[in-house]
Amino acid sequence: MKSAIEVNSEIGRLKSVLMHRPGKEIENVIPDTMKQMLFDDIPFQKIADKEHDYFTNLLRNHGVEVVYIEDLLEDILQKDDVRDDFESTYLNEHYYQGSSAEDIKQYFETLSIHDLVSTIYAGLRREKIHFTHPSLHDVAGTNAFDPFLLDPLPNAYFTRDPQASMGSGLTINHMTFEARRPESLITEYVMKYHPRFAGKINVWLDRYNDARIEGGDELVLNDHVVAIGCSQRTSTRSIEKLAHKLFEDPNSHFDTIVAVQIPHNHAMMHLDTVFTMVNYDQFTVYPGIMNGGKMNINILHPGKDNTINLEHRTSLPDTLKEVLGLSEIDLMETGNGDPVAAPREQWNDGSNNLAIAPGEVVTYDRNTVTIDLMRKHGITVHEIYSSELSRGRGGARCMSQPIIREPIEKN
Ligand SMILES: NC(=[NH2+])NCCC[C@H](N)C(=O)O
Repeated sequence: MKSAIEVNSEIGRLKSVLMHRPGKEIENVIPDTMKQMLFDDIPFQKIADKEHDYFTNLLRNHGVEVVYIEDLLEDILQKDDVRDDFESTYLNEHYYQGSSAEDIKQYFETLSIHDLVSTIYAGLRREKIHFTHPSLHDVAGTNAFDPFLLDPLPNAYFTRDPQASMGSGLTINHMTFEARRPESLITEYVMKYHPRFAGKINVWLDRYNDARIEGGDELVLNDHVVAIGCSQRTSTRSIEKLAHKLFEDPNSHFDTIVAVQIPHNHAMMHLDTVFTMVNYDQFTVYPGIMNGGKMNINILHPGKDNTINLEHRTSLPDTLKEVLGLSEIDLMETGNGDPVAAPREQWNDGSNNLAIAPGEVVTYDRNTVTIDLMRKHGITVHEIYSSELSRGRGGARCMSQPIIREPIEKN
């Protein structure tokens, strides 16, 4: 069986990518809910969409198929039984049951599938529904002032995180924060019901496993090595679970996981905010994580009788050389390592590059120091606009979920 997902590196020429065009949800963030929504500001949707369209057009002009996940969701909801099941699960996960769920479903019936999907992303305002027998949960909300019965999904344009393609399959992720949990429910339904994927992929982890993991932490370095951040969003237990699955499932060819401990904070919530692979032997890295060569890195390998062997390392460059079989590597520091430019450009995702081919990346235009450095190191850099998109704390890699990349040459 040819898999509908083939991603065996971070850098192989990108052929197909899953994305989400920002909708009303990004303007449904308000100061009271911003923190809980994992935003630091409120983007202006009109400009954010222009910036996003510029990004997707650039990808298309480089031969990449851009697939919008919201379109796939619309496709599968055409079937009444899938629509009914999705709505019930969605509502149940938001604690609406019995007559309350029925009341909301009745409202959904009045919407076209397109508007239903927009509402799922944008959120459902309280005044739209008159509950016949409201429960306390239905009327009280989660904040003192809570205008939404179903919260918006402003982070949905960071399509990298709710799932992660890896080899011929993906992990469908148990997200850390409530604000992002519904996003991976959408992935689950799309993967289960869309003819493009149904029965044509391996699911390495599903979102019902009890350990947290997010795609920004999952980097496929080559067809047998994966790097995973131990971060605010990805727990050590989930890395071990994934290791068992990848090492024991005959459909997986991965035999090495590099678990990289990074600081647990909002600016660096995922490994890809501080580290990305941009060529066979070139990487961008935020110097703040290197800890003077005293990092906490563990290499996981399959042991005897389905056990896992751990080997501790402290140097990122040495570990990369070891697992990739390279004699030299080029680590380019965000903001060229300058004590002001580095943290500023890291904050605006200067380390978060999307490679569209080996040595060719897409990145935010505002990170001028990192861009100059990459160009000096021979990288082809395509700049995209970033005034509004960057306010959500994610860059070109975060906004894109590769589903097909061409294989890379073997070392
Ligand atoms: N892969 C990434 N770095 N994604 C960035 C996600 C940003 C988003 N606001 C969050 O906190 O979840």
